[in-house]
Amino acid sequence: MVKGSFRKSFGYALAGLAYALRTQPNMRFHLLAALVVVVAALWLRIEGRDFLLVLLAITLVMMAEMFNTALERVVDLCTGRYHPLAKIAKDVAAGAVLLAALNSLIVGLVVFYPYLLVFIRLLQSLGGDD
Ligand SMILES: Nc1ncnc2c1ncn2[C@@H]1O[C@H](COP(=O)(O)OP(=O)(O)OP(=O)(O)O)[C@@H](O)[C@H]1O
Repeated sequence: MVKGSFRKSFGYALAGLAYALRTQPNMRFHLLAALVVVVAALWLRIEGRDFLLVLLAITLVMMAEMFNTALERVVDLCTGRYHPLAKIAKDVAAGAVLLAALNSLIVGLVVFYPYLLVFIRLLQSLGGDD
């Protein structure tokens, strides 16, 4: 009984994730970017704590995007018309996504900065060989 309801809840959660990925281009972009970053992090063998920070930043962005989508749907359910409160609710939710995205950008720059520096120096040394 408990097992069955857990399975159902898990199914609903997966359906929500699938809906967000199917209908939100931003969510697909976040997923693609996350895959690229995780592969780069594994390839560069970044430190465990840095890897956790990267995973946390990715999760925050995706969660914010999903809450934003959920809120948009609820607002649309409540009012099909223009309403200043609907605008505030949607704009605030969009602002949360922006904050999470900025955080992930900062985390990415801090964690990958040493590798970016090596890469830039490598490009410079290749460019200066003429
Ligand atoms: N009912 C409404 N009343 C007032 N302003 C709204 C309303 N619906 C949307 N807006 C304004 O339009 C912006 C975009 O809303 P919209 O729901 O189209 O979001 P979206 O990011 O394009 O999402 P999606 O494409 O997933 O529906 C909101 O941030 C808000 O400023």
